[in-house]
Amino acid sequence: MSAVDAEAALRGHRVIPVYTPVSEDEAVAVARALSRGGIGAIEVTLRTPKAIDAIAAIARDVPEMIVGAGTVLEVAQLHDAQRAGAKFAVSPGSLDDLLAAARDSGMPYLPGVATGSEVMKSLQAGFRLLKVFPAEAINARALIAAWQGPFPQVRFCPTGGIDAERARDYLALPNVACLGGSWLTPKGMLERGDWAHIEVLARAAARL
Ligand SMILES: O=C[C@H](O)COP(=O)(O)O
Ligand SMILES: CC(=O)C(=O)O
Repeated sequence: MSAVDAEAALRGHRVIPVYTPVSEDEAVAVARALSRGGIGAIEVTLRTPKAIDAIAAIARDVPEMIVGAGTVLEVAQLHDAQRAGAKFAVSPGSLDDLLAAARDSGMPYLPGVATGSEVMKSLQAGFRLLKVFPAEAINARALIAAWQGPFPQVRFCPTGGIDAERARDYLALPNVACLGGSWLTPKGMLERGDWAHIEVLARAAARL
């Protein structure tokens, strides 16, 4: 079985907010605010006990939002996220068993890469859209530009340390399909329930 084309699943969604949820209610409010601002896909990281419930709540209550699971470290998490309604999944690295499970699950999946060997491994497993993490820490703009030579068939989705300003430079690279970042869901705004401001950030990001 070949891997599902994650680029097709996320086509048109150039900026994907990376969000770590504390509750289902917050997750739904965030997804609605982002959607009002013109953002159509969100990565919910599996870093809190509420994350799977938050994915299910967004899938149920904000059906216009393509919800995905991030920080998928184990096969069981991939399956839990899929059962909860996640439409794509993302990992910060590449593991053989996750590559195989993602292929078998039929879920669009972005393995994480930071080296040429990881790109080769993911490519060999059938994956063409790859997360590059942690982008700013590894000078990913230069790395992704250089990877165009040996890996012209691969598209990248950098994440890690990217803000609105840096996003422009990444999106200008022809082999960057999308990018991720938490700058659209700042902690202070989440704590204050400042959905209006999150909508403003989303509107600016949707224009990038
Ligand atoms: O761990 C990183 C998050 O996935 C997103 O990165 P960021 O907070 O640097 O945008
Ligand atoms: C870095 C990222 O996107 C993840 O935790 O999956």
